[in-house]
Amino acid sequence: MAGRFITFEGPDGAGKTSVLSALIPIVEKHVAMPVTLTREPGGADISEKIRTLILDPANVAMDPRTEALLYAASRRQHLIEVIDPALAAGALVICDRFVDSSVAYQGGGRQIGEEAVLAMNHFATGGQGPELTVYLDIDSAAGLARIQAHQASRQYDRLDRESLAFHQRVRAAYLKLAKAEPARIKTVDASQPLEQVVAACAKVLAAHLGDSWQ
Ligand SMILES: Nc1ncnc2c1ncn2[C@@H]1O[C@H](COP(=O)(O)OP(=O)(O)OP(=O)(O)O)[C@@H](O)[C@H]1O
Ligand SMILES: Cc1cn([C@H]2C[C@H](O)[C@@H](COP(=O)(O)O)O2)c(=O)[nH]c1=O
Repeated sequence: MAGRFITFEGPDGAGKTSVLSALIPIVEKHVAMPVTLTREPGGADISEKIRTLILDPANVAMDPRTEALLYAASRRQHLIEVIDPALAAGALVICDRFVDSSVAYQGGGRQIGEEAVLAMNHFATGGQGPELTVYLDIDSAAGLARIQAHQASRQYDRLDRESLAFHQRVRAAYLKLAKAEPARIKTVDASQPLEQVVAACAKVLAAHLGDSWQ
């Protein structure tokens, strides 16, 4: 049985974690198939260990290409161990970040180049990717202000600590991707109150899933 593969993307502070925790129960009410929520980097034991290594604020010496390779390695393991088996079992897989994050953060933010990052990730995924991506868009300064305001109650990782200019390049790369692939990437304004963002995301999923959303 073939499953469905949908991803959520956005700059830091866009609210993916908050949105997905409110959205998943709604999705579960409307779709008949099992729903698997997972995330990158992480989602599988080895991938979570790579996540810890990448995001550790002590690892300031990490080279941009080392970082890109580690994200891709984490992704490969996650795909083989979690995403592919769930899709084969007929699940709706909702993944918090996938290749678009590498294109935006390592390609744009770290300035490795979007094409180079895509090629490297093609090796990791064999070209496999989501049928739909919900991109939560927020102004970089507003996203950073959100995460800085809640530093005490959440992990404040090595990527969160990057400069405003870095986060602006990340957002610019996301907007470029969304413009290049309008059929796959649907943009939602993440600066709205949380309930409105969740409702807008549910509407995007319902429109995409058609008869599978009852
Ligand atoms: N629509 C919203 N309006 C105001 N604050 C929000 C909204 N969505 C999320 N927040 C707040 O912003 C902060 C970051 O949210 P959240 O952790 O969900 O973002 P994120 O983009 O998933 O970040 P990360 O992926 O790093 O966890 C949290 O403190 C959350 O309460
Ligand atoms: C998958 C992926 C993620 N990142 C960055 C984006 C965030 O700053 C962190 C962790 O993600 P979370 O949403 O805060 O859990 O990692 C990246 O730079 N490249 C990637 O491929």
